[in-house]
Amino acid sequence: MTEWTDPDTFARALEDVETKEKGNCFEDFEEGDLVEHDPGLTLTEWGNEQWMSQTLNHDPAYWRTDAADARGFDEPPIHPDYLTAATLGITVEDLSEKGGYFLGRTDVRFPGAPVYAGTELHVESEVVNTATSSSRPEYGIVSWRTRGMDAETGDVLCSYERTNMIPRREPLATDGSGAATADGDGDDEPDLPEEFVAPAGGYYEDFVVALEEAADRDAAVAYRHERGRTQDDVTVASLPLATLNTAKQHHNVDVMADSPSGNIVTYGDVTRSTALGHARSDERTWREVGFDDESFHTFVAVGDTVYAFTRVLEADDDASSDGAGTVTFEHIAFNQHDEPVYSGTRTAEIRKRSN
Ligand SMILES: CC(C)(COP(=O)(O)OP(=O)(O)OC[C@H]1O[C@@H](n2cnc3c(N)ncnc32)[C@H](O)[C@@H]1OP(=O)(O)O)[C@@H](O)C(=O)NCCC(=O)NCCSC(=O)C[C@H](O)C(=O)O
Repeated sequence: MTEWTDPDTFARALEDVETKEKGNCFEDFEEGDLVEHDPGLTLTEWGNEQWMSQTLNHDPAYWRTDAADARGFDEPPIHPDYLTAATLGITVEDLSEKGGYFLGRTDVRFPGAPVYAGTELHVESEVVNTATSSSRPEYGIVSWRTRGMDAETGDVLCSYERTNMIPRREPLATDGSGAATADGDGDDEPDLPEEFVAPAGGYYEDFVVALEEAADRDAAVAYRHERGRTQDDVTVASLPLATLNTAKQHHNVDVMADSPSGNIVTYGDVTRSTALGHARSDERTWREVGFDDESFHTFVAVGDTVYAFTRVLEADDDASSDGAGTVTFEHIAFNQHDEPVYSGTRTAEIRKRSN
């Protein structure tokens, strides 16, 4: 009789049996394909608070009813970062569970805001682009347009376009000519402005004054935020799983030992939300409007610390409330070695001092 648990027998059995695979490879995606993501998620107060607390997003309007009321919400709403991460998390099983690195995202919008706890999320994605990676023949590059909807009403709550590297079933044959070229040789002097201006406070007017101060000079409105968040089991493994994100990059140390990072890595949405949390702690946010040109530059792993740097790009008096103006920022998340790990632009309505 076969002793299935005899170590040699079992090791041999493991080698010979088929593995029931999860996820899709690059070859499985065709432009125009529409994917309905089966898992749904009820956006709960617990999930929202867990995400916000661990990423240092402590805006009281998302925690307390009096603060929510003062900001024009019926009750503390679901935070846009958690909504974004949950919308993406649900898609991972179909789109990127095979191990694709999250490279970037743009046009993140919240047409149905505000969203409250108890909303059931239904998510669908359309393949908008598939491309060969010239530097990495074992991967292709896929972009999807994703919509997270209220399952009951069909209203779109969050939408964006995301791009991942996705493993190919068969690596592309190359003649080597597509090998990566050297990225910036470090010979050039950094092309930085002569001066940096920091806003005096976090109100809309403070950003306007800082931009005026920097105008017509070789200056930028740019500053760093003091807080850092060292990545641990909660941020790396628990938060993505709480959004049903099944990417092995975040919870399978065994498989990830053989990957370019050599270890499990932080979900891109945790990295960016943490950096945004640091930035928001130095401003008086009214509403989040949207995000564009988001890129993930290198891996973040357990033990790495996520810091944030902000550049103020423009300010506009127009907003959904007379008590706010609109500011566009570039946020850069960086690690303990001062290496950028994420960058993206963010447009947010910021409270005016007078109100
Ligand atoms: C993934 C990397 C290791 C790749 O590094 P490298 O080989 O040095 O290449 P590049 O970074 O220059 O880019 C490779 C190709 O991809 C294209 N690219 C890059 N960014 C974008 C973008 N935003 N949109 C479209 N295309 C993009 C480049 O043009 C290159 O193309 P080609 O020359 O033809 O090959 C490295 O980038 C890296 O480490 N990045 C960080 C990745 C990361 O940590 N992401 C977050 C964690 S993973 C995650 O969250 C997964 C998530 O759960 C999910 O499921 O999505």
